[in-house]
Amino acid sequence: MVHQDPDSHPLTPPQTLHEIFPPVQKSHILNCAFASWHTRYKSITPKARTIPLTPEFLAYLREDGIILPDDEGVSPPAATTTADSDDEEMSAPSNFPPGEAEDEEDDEEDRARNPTQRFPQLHSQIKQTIAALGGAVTPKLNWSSPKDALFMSATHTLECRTPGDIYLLLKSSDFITHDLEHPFDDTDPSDPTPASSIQYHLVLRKYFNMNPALEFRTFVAGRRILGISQRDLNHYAFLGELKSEIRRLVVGFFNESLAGFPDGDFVFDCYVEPTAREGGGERGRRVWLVDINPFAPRTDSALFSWGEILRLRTQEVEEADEEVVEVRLLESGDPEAWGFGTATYSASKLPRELVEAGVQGEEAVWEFARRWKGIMEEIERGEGEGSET
Ligand SMILES: Nc1ncnc2c1ncn2[C@@H]1O[C@H](COP(=O)(O)OP(=O)(O)OP(=O)(O)O)[C@@H](O)[C@H]1O
Repeated sequence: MVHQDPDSHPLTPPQTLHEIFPPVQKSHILNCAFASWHTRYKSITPKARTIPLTPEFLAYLREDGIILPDDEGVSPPAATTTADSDDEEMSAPSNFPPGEAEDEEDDEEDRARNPTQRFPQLHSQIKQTIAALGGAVTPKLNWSSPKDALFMSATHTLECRTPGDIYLLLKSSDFITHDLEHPFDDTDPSDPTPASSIQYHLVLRKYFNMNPALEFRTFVAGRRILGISQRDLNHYAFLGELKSEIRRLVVGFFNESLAGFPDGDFVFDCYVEPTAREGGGERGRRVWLVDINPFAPRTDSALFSWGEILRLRTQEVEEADEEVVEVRLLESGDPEAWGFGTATYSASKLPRELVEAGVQGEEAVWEFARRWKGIMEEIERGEGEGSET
């Protein structure tokens, strides 16, 4: 390393991830909203419905406090859509049925007691959609699921069986608040698209037991896969043997189904079925699209760091060669001993380096987390790895 005289060569200030990231266009954020891509990729996505949200429901989500529906007190109006229109986006319900209450004071009280008085048709539509999807769903808004609110759920999962289950999770989640209040954070400021132009949807996905070991996050840039990462932060011994099969399946899935996504750079999550079955095609095991995320700093970089991904992005490759695509797995360790990896709340996971360093205990984890930002910045500047001896 060449040491410069600080007087004659002022030090370059450390660059943050946001400074080294290519500008994110608002159109990219919009393309990654579930309802934007779901129409195109319905056949490769587990069964889901998107319900356009009304201003009244969005106001309810934004309000402080959690008042849940008293279903006994709600008489849902007749359905406005066919509940089994599997692939159809549902039409937005109107705010109130004709003949709404005349006494404004009573009305106010009713609304305070039972928020669904403000969106009875939407409430009813949500109920019907849960039933149409088999009685158990997992919710999300345009980009995020309320994974940070699992502590509010009786089952500690994202499984919801009633509209009240859904409202409780959505209203308790900072990730949902982020979708509502900061959708265009870190995007190109010169792009004038206003956040107010966003149509919000409630996404209800038919709930099924996913094996978290088989969820993978894939980073794509310039329509080329840069890397594939295990998404859940637990060590699964059996994955090691499956590494090349995972690579083959995910690369094949991308080439066949996703290479035409409107943006060249994006991040997708997929689920590899545990066993081969009929309908899995030539590849045997079926691969499902779970989510498409922005190629942006706020997207979790899983077992990679964004610094690494950005470096891979600029590397020249002769031609797309699936053998060079790294599948990164958590190779060692005992999840029981770490005590923080969970199957359904991957946002609670910590950097791979921390896991491999065996940091345990809440205080030690937080201490490490406080120092993590600095470590990341070093790695991104290329100093962290280079300084290792
Ligand atoms: N249909 C489903 N049934 C059961 N669980 C599901 C289903 N779809 C997704 N999940 C679980 O919910 C998790 C979160 O889903 P999703 O990736 O859509 O949320 P997200 O908030 O966008 O996550 P991230 O912020 O990490 O991108 C998935 O990792 C998966 O474990």
